[in-house]
Amino acid sequence: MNIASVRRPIIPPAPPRAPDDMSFFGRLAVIRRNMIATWGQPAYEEEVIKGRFFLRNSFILNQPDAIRHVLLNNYENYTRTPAGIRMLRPVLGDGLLIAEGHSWTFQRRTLAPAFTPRATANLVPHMTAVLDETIAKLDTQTGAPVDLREIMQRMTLEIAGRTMFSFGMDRHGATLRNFIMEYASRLGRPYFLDMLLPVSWPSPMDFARARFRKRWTEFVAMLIAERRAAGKKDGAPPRDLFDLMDAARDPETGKGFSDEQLVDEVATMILAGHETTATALFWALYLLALDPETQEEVASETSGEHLDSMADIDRQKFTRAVIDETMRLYPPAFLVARAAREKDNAAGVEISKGDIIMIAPWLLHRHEKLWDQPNAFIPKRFMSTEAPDRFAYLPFGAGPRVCIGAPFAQAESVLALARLIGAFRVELADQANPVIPLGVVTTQPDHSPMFRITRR
Ligand code: HEM
Repeated sequence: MNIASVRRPIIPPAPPRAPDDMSFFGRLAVIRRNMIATWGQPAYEEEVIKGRFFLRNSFILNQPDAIRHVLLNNYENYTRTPAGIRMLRPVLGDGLLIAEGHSWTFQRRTLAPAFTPRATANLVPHMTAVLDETIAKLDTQTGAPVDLREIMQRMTLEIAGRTMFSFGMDRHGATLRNFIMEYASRLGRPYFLDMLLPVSWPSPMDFARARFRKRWTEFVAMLIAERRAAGKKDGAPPRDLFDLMDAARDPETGKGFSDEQLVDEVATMILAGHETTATALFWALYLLALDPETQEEVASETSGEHLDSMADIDRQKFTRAVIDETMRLYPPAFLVARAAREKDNAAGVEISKGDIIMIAPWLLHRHEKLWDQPNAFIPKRFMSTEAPDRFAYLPFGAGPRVCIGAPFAQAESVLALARLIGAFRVELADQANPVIPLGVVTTQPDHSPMFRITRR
């Protein structure tokens, strides 16, 4: 794709490429800190990279046809990886993200109506209410250094809480974030035996994960009980995601979710949704602070707009392009991994049973054969009539297991960015210390930089 640009685009920071001679143990040490730093230059140039890791073959696929085969044409042959299941099951249980086979089909078709763009449009008032409050709070912090990453995390959690339960997270938000931090800092990271043992053999860390799971599910069940109680008291509660999920019935069998399943679905939606969206918004604000001209273009697009409905959000074409380009350069889900059930041929790539397939949006989105100026921040590339190949741009995955929350996340992030940049000019308080992305569960910044905001 060729992009005509009048000025030189910025090249935002990225980890250095791994040296060709990185040893097995060197890689193992780096994986826990930053998976992105284990990928060397060939991973940004080659279509397929075959390797061996923990007694299994692994493939990095950068070839859109092969990716289409794995994620779409023969998706049933590919499951979540044993390490992925081990790490996610304690927090997500058997919810939609982890489920496989009939259980997944039942959950996906039962939940689908609650996540359509139309259903999402009904949730926009919850989002705008949280944004009004966030902007009012930020108004008291203009001029002083602010940690916009933390503010984005709190804001997206608040939006997740209100859209899910119609109540604020003022009482439970801190506990919820403590659960997440506790899990992400230790139990959610891969250890040597996690990668080596089959899922049916507990690793030493699995015992601590099981204890965590008990406390976590009790907490989510308590949130659900509070929501049910509030629903009964009010008589007519406002429509929220919980309402939709509780009433959801499988269109084929008429079956709904059991109480235990509902706990897993609620946990999945809150966790899968809020940290990823906060990450996308953080990187968008960081990029706009590095690129004031682009920031002004976002501000001028939003000027005079009310921005409180889906139709208003849909009109923000440039802001949407900034979000799309942010998720190209810093895809919150930097890796989508699968294990092959049976042998297969993916557009010429011979795959054996048990092989690990890595489709890394981080690599794919910066691949030198797929993108013009792959490392530069050029939002307008997403406004060109020449759309990128569907299987070369995968911030939300693709195929039947594509992110169910994508319309929600897109609406929320475009709305939030437009409202925040419409209200404030955003700069970095410390220009000297570049923020380096770390691939650990999501594409996190290595530190939270301080920003300075001024009212427009
Ligand atoms: C910017 C924000 C988001 C990003 C980048 C993102 C990314 C992704 C990706 C890449 C996948 C596919 C994973 C795979 O194929 O292995 C996925 C799946 C999923 N996402 Fe998101 N997501 C975001 C927001 C959300 C939100 C807001 C929700 C819920 C409200 C959500 C819920 C889910 C669920 C339940 C799945 C599993 C779907 C299935 O397996 O059928 N995500 N997401």
